[in-house]
Amino acid sequence: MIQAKDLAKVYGNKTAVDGVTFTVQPGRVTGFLGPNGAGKSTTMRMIMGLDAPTAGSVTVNGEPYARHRAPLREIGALLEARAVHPGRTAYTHLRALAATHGIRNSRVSEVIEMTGLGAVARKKVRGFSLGMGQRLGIAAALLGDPQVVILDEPVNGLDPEGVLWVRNLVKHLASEGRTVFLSSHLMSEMSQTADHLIVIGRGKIIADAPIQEILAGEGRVRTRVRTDSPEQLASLLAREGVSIQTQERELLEVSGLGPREIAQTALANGVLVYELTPLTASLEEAYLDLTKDDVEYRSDVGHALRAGTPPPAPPAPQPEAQPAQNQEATR
Ligand SMILES: Nc1ncnc2c1ncn2[C@@H]1O[C@H](COP(=O)(O)OP(=O)(O)OP(=O)(O)O)[C@@H](O)[C@H]1O
Repeated sequence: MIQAKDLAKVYGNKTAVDGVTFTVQPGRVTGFLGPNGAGKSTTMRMIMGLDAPTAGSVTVNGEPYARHRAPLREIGALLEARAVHPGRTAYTHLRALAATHGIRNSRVSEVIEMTGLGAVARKKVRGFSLGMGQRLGIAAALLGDPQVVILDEPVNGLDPEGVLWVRNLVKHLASEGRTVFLSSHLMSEMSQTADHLIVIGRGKIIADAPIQEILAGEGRVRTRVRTDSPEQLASLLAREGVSIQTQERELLEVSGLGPREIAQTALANGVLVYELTPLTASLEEAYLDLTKDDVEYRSDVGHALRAGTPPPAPPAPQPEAQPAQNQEATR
């Protein structure tokens, strides 16, 4: 378990983490989301004792990282995949790490096999692709068979097979009762992997809830309605917090009201309704909505996507390049 209490980090006049309190529970995958510069890496570094908090505290299994006598056995982390001596092989790197904790050689071979590095284990790390470096970082994180695993952007640079492997691996680790805390900017991936989400923006916690609760959050409830009296029903439903779009003749999309409330209004006013379908927001939609006021580095395209208008040409690079697919997949 990871417990942060009023945890803060200030660099000069920049507050990177602004007094956050949260618990990462064992037995589930907890996703850590937030815009660029929100404070995710700083929080993870403080968990790992790599940065000292300016205020507050954070513990791993009840103790600050530095107090653990064999920290690799308590918590394994992938923070900066490239933090490996380039002249070492994957095997010698893992061997050296293992030696610091008296971890047996056979465990090194085990994690090499688990992470699919068998064919390149004796090659120098300087020749590794980004994906191979990620796999080596994950192997190092698992070396001590720790109860707590932290992975910062673990699927970065991995091919689809690697992404699937990470997804299955972290779910498996959680199913064994371990605490799994991972960050990613890939919403579609996070929505398939995490059970619980902690969302941070400008150093503060914006949301800390099960993923289903975040998807169904207030104002994100949407319902598709088919009726032979769309104008009449739209005017009956109109109120603050409700927005109604006419998609085609006799078809409305209502945001802010669920099927039951719409059915009650229709029934009370004798309006015929012949379809009521709850629509689930994609994690990307929910995330953009949650963080809309907390994006530090905003591009015009991101703003346009949030506003529901087409992006201007030429488009700037986006961290997540598949919004249309995500929406398809979750409706
Ligand atoms: N060593 C440092 N010195 C000064 N400022 C820092 C330092 N490390 C981080 N920051 C600042 O603190 C804020 C939080 O950074 P952090 O890297 O934790 O964000 P992040 O959520 O991990 O972002 P990203 O998604 O881009 O990786 C940023 O504004 C960053 O510029």
